Amino acid sequence: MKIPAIQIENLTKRYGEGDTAVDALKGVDMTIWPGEVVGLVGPSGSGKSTLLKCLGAVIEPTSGKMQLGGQTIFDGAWKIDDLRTLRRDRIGFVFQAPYLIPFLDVTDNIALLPMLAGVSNAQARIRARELLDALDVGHRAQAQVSELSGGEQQRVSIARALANHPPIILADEPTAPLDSERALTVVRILNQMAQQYQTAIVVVTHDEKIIPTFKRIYHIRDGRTYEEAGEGRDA
Ligand SMILES: Nc1ncnc2c1ncn2[C@@H]1O[C@H](COP(=O)(O)OP(=O)(O)OP(=O)(O)O)[C@@H](O)[C@H]1O
Repeated sequence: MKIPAIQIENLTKRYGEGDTAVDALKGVDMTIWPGEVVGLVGPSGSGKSTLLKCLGAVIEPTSGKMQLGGQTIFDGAWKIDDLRTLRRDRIGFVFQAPYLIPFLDVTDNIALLPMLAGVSNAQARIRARELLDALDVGHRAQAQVSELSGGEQQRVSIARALANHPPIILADEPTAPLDSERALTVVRILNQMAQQYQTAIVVVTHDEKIIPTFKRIYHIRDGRTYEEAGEGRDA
């Protein structure tokens, strides 16, 4: 039986208490399968960042259930003691800005995470080089971050997100600073990586250029999600 990479049931998140409480998530359901790239789209203040932060175990939901790869990680309370290790080994993050470390070269920016997870330095660098090749930036492996273009930096940040082969990648507006062509390239890469590594990727976006590329879209409005089949056009 196939196991969803992400399964969320009736998830809620309330910030604050009493009169000033904000119900940012009001009962979200979501199922995402390995190898899928799913869009999460909604207006400002609809709850996108809150949902992504709950999924990434960055903030604690108020109620509901979350499973990653069949393992319950939240069910009214965290079911896992070590959330840092969970984030490091099982969830990759891609942000709007690449946030690469300027004093490490491109290879070490990627190798750092597997090293922290206990992989030997040599193996971690081999893995980094493989990912850079897969993302078509192998020729920049020894470059300094400041020497890369914006599109190249974003590819390196995707390689970093994949470095521990996480089953899940959470991408928050990953194409916002890029022009159309580079934005579509990033989406094509995310789709290839999802297929190749059977990673489930959630992409929060406002970007009209990339929304038509998703096969499945969750719309979020006022803390509730609605699923829609996307157009799934080739990027
Ligand atoms: N730390 C917080 N404390 C209190 N309220 C918060 C907090 N973070 C978010 N909110 C509120 O929760 C609701 C959802 O916010 P969230 O940031 O998840 O929306 P969003 O869809 O990501 O918005 P944007 O596209 O503008 O980033 C909003 O009403 C917001 O004001």
